[in-house]
Amino acid sequence: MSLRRIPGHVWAALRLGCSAAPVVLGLYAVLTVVAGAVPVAGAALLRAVIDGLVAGRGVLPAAAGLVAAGLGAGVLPAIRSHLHGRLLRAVGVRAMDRLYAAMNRITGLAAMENPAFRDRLRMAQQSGRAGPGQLVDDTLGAIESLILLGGFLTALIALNPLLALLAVAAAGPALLAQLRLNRRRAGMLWRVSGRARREIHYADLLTSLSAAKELRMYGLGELFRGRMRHEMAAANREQTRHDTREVLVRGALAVVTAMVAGAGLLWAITEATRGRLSIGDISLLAAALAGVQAGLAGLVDRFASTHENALLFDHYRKLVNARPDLPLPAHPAAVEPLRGAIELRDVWFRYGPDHPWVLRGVNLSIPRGQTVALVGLNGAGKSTVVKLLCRFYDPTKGSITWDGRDLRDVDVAALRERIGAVFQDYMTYELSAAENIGVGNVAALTDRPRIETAAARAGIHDTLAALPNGYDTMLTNAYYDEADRTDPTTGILLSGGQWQRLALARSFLREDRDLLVLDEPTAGLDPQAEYELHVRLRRHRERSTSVLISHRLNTIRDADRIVVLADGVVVEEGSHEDLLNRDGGYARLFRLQAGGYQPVATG
Ligand SMILES: Nc1ncnc2c1ncn2[C@@H]1O[C@H](COP(=O)(O)OP(=O)(O)OP(=O)(O)O)[C@@H](O)[C@H]1O
Repeated sequence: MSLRRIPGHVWAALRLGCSAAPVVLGLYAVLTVVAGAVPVAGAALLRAVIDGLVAGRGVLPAAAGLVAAGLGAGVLPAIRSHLHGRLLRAVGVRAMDRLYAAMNRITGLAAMENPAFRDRLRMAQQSGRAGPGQLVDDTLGAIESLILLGGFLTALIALNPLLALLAVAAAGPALLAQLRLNRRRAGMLWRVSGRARREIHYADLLTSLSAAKELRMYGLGELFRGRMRHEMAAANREQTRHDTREVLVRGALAVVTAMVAGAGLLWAITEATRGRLSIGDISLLAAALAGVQAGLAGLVDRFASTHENALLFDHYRKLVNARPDLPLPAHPAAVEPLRGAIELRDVWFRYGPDHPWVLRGVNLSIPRGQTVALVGLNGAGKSTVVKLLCRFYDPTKGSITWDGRDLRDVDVAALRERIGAVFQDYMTYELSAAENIGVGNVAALTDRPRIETAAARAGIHDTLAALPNGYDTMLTNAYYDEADRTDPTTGILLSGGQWQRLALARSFLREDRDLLVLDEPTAGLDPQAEYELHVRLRRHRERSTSVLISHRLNTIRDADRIVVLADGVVVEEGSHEDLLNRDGGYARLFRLQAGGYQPVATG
């Protein structure tokens, strides 16, 4: 990031501070200015008191001022620290809210799957919480240092201009060195971000409930612990290298500063012995020298901190200001209820320029009111077709249309409003049973009768009603209120099949939608439940348009059209009977599966 971007970042952080906590920011700014002026006033008053005492003049007003300055110096830090905390927290909340609002604008999946994006996101999460508040603090801190510096520099110039010049000149190399260190530090943080991501992944695996079974079964704990340690150690080595360089540079700079201060003091003592400086002057000179150096060091530190925070804030702002990942039409068309068909025309797709083609010219029509079943071996691209239908990605070539309108031209949220879906990797939310179903249609989140009807249709109502708190039971054992800590009924885990029924119930809240997508909706169910559910789904499908994916071919045999995908193209298409008569790949797969249910021949 170039230095020229820093003012923009600082300005953005200040605007964030103004919108998050204007009063606190205002108070903090005023106290910061006062805090910069107090030491200067204190030093000037001290000289007045000392010189007044030596000359036998009255020193009461100056002494009273000195006491007031001391009081200010004592009380101000505590008040400022309180305001600082409040500012940081308020800005953090606002900044994170904006970050997640920006995440919600990312409507596709490609960005989320991109490791560089995920690294940036993690750094934005880290820097977004405290970074903007820190930038505001740095800016105000720099103003404080400027006031301090301005006051003491004026005094120092009056006493010894050469010394003032020397003190200021010594700050130049410090600033340059600090800038270099910051750049290196930001580079180092970016370099280790991949390691940090992997470390967190291994740490998650070692502690997550979902991974616990396999980890124990396959004895993977030590393997992942070793890998986590390796990533941490490698990141630490980078960090230590950087810290060592920082210590050396800062040490060298401290020596230069001390030499300037020593020279100043020597000069002052010499001048005093010759009677050319008063005792008050010496006290002011010592304070001014220390003040100028502290002011300059403060400025360098604040600038360094601003630079560092701006470098991290850069990730945050890039994400917050990122354009939506899926191109948005200037005037998105409304998505009308489906009247004709959804069509895939010569759709080519790959997950990235370096990835192999998954679809290589797929042509497919999904007419209104029909059920189209997608069949194919693992990796044939069935789920990919479904993801394209929901516009999680755009086709690399070709088009998908909804009643003739390209999906790229419609409002993506409106499109998804018209689709109900159960995905292969459905979610298990750490929410109550009712909410786990209700999230299928946010408008029905609190509509208990609808939720219970959907649950009954998915065959899970009795199970949920019998839970300790019925539909209000939390479906996790890791999520509880402090008050529930001792309540053994808090948090329940469901079985895999029960979760799948819940996911189905979730989709049933969207039954009125135009397109129902079911990607392996019954893979985890027992045979009886699977049979019952398919009968229900069949009844439902008679009224709607559906795309169904299932490896259990008996569950899709009554689909209006079965489409077989292989090598990224449609290789067979027709009704179950058509395809059996054709005696191709589908017929072979079907017979293979059906054979598994035949009695084994004996003798
Ligand atoms: N997010 C992704 N990024 C990169 N490649 C992917 C991604 N998702 C799927 N693929 C690849 O695309 C190909 C098709 O995957 P897809 O999930 O569509 O297959 P499928 O037919 O649904 O398989 P299955 O029957 O195993 O569910 C696979 O080779 C897979 O590796």
